Amino acid sequence: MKRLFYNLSLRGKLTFITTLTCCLMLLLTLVVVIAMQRVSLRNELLQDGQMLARNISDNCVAALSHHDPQAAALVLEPLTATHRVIGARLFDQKQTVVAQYDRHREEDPEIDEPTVEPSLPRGYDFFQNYLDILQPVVSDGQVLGQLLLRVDMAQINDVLTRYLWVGGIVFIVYSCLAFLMASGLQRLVSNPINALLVSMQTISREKDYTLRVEKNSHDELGRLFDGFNAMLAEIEVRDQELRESEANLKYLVNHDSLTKVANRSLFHDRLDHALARAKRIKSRLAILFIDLDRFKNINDSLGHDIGDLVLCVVADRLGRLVRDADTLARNGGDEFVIILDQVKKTNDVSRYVQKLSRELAKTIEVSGQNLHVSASIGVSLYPENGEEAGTLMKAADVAMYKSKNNGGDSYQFYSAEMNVDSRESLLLEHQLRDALEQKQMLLYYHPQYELKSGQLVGFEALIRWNHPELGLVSPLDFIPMAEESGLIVPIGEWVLYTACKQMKAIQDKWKLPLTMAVNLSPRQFLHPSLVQTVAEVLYRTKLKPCFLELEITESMVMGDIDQSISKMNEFEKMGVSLAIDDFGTGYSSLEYLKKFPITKLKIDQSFVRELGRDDNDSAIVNSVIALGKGLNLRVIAEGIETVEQLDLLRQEGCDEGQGYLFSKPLPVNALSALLDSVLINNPEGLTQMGQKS
Ligand SMILES: Nc1nc2c(ncn2[C@@H]2O[C@H](COP(=O)(O)O[C@H]3[C@@H](O)[C@H](n4cnc5c(=O)[nH]c(N)nc54)O[C@@H]3COP(=O)(O)O)[C@@H](O)[C@H]2O)c(=O)[nH]1
Repeated sequence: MKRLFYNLSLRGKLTFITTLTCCLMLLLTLVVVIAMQRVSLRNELLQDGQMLARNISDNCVAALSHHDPQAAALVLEPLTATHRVIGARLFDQKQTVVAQYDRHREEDPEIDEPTVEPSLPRGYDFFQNYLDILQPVVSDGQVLGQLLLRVDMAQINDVLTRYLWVGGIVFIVYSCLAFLMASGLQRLVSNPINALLVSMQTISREKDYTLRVEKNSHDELGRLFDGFNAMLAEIEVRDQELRESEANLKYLVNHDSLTKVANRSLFHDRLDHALARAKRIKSRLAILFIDLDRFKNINDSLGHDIGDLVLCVVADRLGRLVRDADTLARNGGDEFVIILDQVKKTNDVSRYVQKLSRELAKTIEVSGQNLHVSASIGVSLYPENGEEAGTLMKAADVAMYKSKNNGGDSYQFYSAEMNVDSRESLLLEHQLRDALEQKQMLLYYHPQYELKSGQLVGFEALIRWNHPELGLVSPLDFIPMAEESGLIVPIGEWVLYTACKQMKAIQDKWKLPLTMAVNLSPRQFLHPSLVQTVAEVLYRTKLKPCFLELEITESMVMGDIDQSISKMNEFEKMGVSLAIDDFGTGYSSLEYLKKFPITKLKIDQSFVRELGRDDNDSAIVNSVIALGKGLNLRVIAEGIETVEQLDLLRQEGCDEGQGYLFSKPLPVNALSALLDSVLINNPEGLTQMGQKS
């Protein structure tokens, strides 16, 4: 029952409680009214009965005084006409019945004579169907006997029964009315609540917080609606803010923050979709890989802010030429990529790329300067150049690099002739651009020894490229590339800075007068700001110039001899020493060698390798050593791998040497062990260092 009640709707509960309350109230009223009516009817009956009993008892005085039963019977006889009185009995003083009247016995003589004692404490008593009244028969103050009058209550009972029936009918009718009214009344409350509920469900289902519930009253429910609407308004605002920040976040995740075009992640997503669609509808698509030419120069010379502005202008120009169905994205740095959907003819792509180039070639005016930008563009086509996104991207990248290698400001369609090897090397070259930024470059240090004493005198810094897929890449594989692309300038600067910093750290810790030799490439040497760069590096690392040695090759300086000599003089003034690397392999002129302010000759390892085995090589080595002595230059031999080579070099008076016989080039973390052992064998290192500086 309890559970049934709790399972009822709110409206059901309210209707039930209201109806029940009304019915109980009515029932109570009916009970009280009927009970009062009963009391009143009984009192009336009692009064009438007592009056009748008094009259009759007065008439019985004579009969009892004379003990005359017949007279007594005559007195009682009129009662037979009174339909209310169903019995009467006259007792004398000895409680003996003198006369009696019993309607029921008269009607049915078989009925047993009732045994009635003339004793009623109150003088009367109500029974279920009758009322007994005991009236003393008194004469001159003397009780002669008693009269018992039995009054029928059937009439009263009938009246009460009628009352009960009427009450019952009233109760039923009233209950129905109460139910109808209560349920109608509850509708006033529950309908708005239901409306609220329906609105809430709709809002929560459709997540549409702009909806509002309609208010129909100004009572508490009205206020509830107001409150609900206010809450919705608040949620709407928050929802809006949330949507905005979600959209913002989505935008940020998918767009390049500088140029506002799609970023790499969105691009790859779009490319996957475009490829899936192209496969489905058997159409073609093109990927354009766009790389700005010499953008680094803009950054380096005009600063990154200008560089950023240029990128924004380029993105804007490209964006204006990209159809809605196509995608333009920034691939990072100065690279942009475009997906051309549903390509019909290759010629269309060519025309489109030419249009892009023309648009990019327009002068860019930034901060009062007119800049000219061009791009190298590589194009790959689906399905001709591949079916997967990765393959097509690589193909477009390779083609772009091909066009860059052709001098830039051009475009190139990918073709199978750009074979795997050149593709790999083109890609490698491409990746080299990011290697510094990605901190993939590191230095190894090759120890250099004084051959006579066997003492460590310095290191040669040798670069390595820790490629994420290829592992350690030899400088032989990327220095030429870096040289060709001009990347050697920033790479060389990094080598210079890292090596000097490392040497300063070594000196600070081990207090040894060691020298750091750093290789310079031709392009690096020719760079106009080289001297300034070296000066800045020394200033920043606090390494004294006398501990830096720059290795240059003969061929480097032979181009513009005067300029080279003037540059070398500047280094000499600065206190930085110069060594001629790979000596003997290039075009050497004694005349010029004399003019060069160099301090050391480095015998190329190709001669050292054959020392003792090839007479020519041995002769060259001996000559170089002799030449060095003649010019008052120190001579160092590289590539010493055997004791025999070492002995021969010592015999000839070669000053220094390096090679696998002593040690392979060491990563920075292996230097400590070597330097610790040097310090143990050479405790005067500190003093020597003081002397050198
Ligand atoms: N411009 C720059 N050029 C650099 C830089 N770092 C290196 N290089 C040049 O790359 C070439 C290859 O260098 P690497 O592979 O590091 O080889 C060096 C030594 O490991 C190797 N070597 C030294 N001793 C031995 C030996 O006993 N056996 C043997 N097989 N190889 C040995 O010789 C290379 C050192 O050459 P060099 O510079 O002529 O002293 C090389 O031409 C480097 O110059 C850089 O930062 N910038």
